[in-house]
Amino acid sequence: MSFIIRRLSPATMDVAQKKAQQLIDDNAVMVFSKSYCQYSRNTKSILDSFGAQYKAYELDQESDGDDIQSALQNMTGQRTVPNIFIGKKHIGGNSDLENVKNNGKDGQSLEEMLRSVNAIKA
Ligand SMILES: N[C@@H](CCC(=O)N[C@@H](CS)C(=O)NCC(=O)O)C(=O)O
Repeated sequence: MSFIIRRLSPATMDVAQKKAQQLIDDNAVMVFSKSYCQYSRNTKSILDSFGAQYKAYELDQESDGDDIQSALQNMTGQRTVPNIFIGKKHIGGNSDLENVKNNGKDGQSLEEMLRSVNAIKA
């Protein structure tokens, strides 16, 4: 297993985790994505269907994308994309977002969650 885990130096991991956390803190809805990934595309379509504003960071198109992916794995235990945060809370991947869309979470619908963080205006 270890051969597929890309090991970062502690300093690089620190920089990557700070950057990932900043993106999570600065954006009501944060999607770490890969542009070619069908699951990521589906997540963005769901958010678009609610008219929600979100920030997508396309890991395959950013020079630090691999580092950020490793940082996210460290922070959330999830390596796959999409890796979704709403209101700084980790939602999970596309299947988790689908689940929130279909069943809600903690008594809130997805639309209510998106409104509560001002990702849907008016
Ligand atoms: N069950 C996951 C599947 C996500 C998934 O398999 N994503 C692929 C890309 S399409 C992935 O992250 N592969 C590993 C990688 O790109 O490093 C979800 O619903 O989000």
